[in-house]
Amino acid sequence: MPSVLVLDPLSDEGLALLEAAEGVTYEVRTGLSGDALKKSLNEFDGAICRSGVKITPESLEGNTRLKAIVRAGVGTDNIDKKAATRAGIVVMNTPAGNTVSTAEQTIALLLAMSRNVAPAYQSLIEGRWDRKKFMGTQVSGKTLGIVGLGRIGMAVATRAKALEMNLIGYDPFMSAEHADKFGIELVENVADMLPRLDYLTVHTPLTDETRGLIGPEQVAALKPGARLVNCARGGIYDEAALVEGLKSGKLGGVALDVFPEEPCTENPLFGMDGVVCTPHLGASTEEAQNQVAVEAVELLTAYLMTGAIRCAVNVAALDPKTLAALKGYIDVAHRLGRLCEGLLPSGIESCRLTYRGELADKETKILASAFAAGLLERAMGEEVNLINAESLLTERGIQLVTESCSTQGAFRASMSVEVAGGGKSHTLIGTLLGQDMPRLVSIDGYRLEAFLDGTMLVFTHKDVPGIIGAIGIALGEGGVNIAQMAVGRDKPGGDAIGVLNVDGDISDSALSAVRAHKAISSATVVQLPAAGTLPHWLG
Ligand SMILES: NC(=O)C1=CN([C@@H]2O[C@H](COP(=O)(O)OP(=O)(O)OC[C@H]3O[C@@H](n4cnc5c(N)ncnc54)[C@H](O)[C@@H]3O)[C@@H](O)[C@H]2O)C=CC1
Ligand SMILES: O=C(O)C(=O)COP(=O)(O)O
Repeated sequence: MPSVLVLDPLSDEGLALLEAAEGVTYEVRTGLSGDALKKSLNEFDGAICRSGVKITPESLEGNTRLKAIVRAGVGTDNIDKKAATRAGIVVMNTPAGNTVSTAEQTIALLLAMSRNVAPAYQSLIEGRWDRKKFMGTQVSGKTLGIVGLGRIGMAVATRAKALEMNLIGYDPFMSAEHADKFGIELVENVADMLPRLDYLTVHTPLTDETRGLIGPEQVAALKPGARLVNCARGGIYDEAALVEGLKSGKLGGVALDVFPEEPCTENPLFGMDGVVCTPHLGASTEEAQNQVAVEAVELLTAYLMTGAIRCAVNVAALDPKTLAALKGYIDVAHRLGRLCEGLLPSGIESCRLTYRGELADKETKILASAFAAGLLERAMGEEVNLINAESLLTERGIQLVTESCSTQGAFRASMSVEVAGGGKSHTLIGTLLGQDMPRLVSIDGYRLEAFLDGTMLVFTHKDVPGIIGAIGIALGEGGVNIAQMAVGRDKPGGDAIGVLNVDGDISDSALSAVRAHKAISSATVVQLPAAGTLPHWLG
């Protein structure tokens, strides 16, 4: 039964859904770090988190159990996605559940900063009725610059429009026409908007590009008295530049919900005039928390129970329908990968996959991943699955190219693989009979029909009388029973290839006896999963 670890506080509705989920158990362990986190992550199949826990490469080191991490929220910068992918762990988020709440928090901070709400209340608490000191600024008619016009940026734009603000936006993935429909003037870069703004708000993820997006140079380029809001991620504004900007009077105010290091209770900005801060409360509403928690539980349980991937940030999406439709071919691809590795044990440098017939127009990325998993799994002392197989292949410098060809060939659907390495190469074609019978239908240009399962003996030979009998005797003397045999040849008496499926293992001495036959030029034993056995990640 899959088990789920809840790493950060999750709403009661989310926990109730986990409680009610059939076939899933869960445990809440919050506040984990270091070894305790590492140990816990290896005790569960799935994990749900918010921004609190930091899932570092060290915390995933040697993990053999965890299959998925779901972020109940948007930003996944607290999860090392590279390390997760490498460990075969899918990372998903719940992108839309907290959009409105975060946009509302942005507007709340923008207004609170403009009307000195926090310091005015503080002065009341301290016994002063000071109406002069807290003269504010009206936002209506002012210009707001928005960097990042995604879900939250656009939700802020519609709210700011209702406050009668003028909007300028920057987002490299937004067209001017689309922005215009929302009353946003799109500019080509951040620098262009700075001298025109009364307010600036950022709604991008924290990336190498957005880290320090607003530093001393950008503060200098702002209109005097400009006010800045950050409800995205700490580090997008350079805090030292904000401190200097406030001290010099260049900045009229700063409102922050997020900080480079969190929790953050000491900061030079805290207590400065014109500053209002909240402890990462953007998504902290009942509505947002219920929505993201429920969504996170749904995403995680669906993945653990059916393999469906939605809202993944480190791999392509995979819906249950596609998965069901391709399951048999995923199995074929995985078995072909295993066979290729067995036929070229000294190493593979490049692979080309060609999907034919009905496979040509399918979502075939998963087949490439399954093939890569088959190719690598025996050689790797670690988990290889659909999530990490291709990146492990790339890490090893193995090239993988894919192509589709809609012409059908001899089969309704088939997949051919060409692999090369160490000066040798092989070309195999696999197909599926019925729903669940993987078959090898061509090897190095020879047509045949062999089972793609169990212990296989692949041998090349001259098409001369007595070969089959000789092999039967060699294996029989070694106590090996032949279950199935297929032979392909170029012409009678020419070169030929044979594939045997046998029960049990083939001993070294039996294999040597086969190889000793003068008409047999090569014989290789390859171990594939038994018939009907799916890889555990496809189960
Ligand atoms: N304070 C809080 O509690 C919360 C904070 N967040 C933060 O807000 C961010 C935005 O969230 P969403 O709007 O849902 O994400 P989103 O993915 O819908 O939007 C992000 C936008 O940023 C744009 N972008 C990326 N790099 C850019 C760059 N260099 N310059 C300009 N634009 C760039 C993208 O094109 C995209 O349109 C999240 O990444 C997260 O860090 C999200 C939810 C709650
Ligand atoms: O969704 C996000 O990106 C957020 O920043 C919200 O963070 P939280 O879930 O409140 O810790």
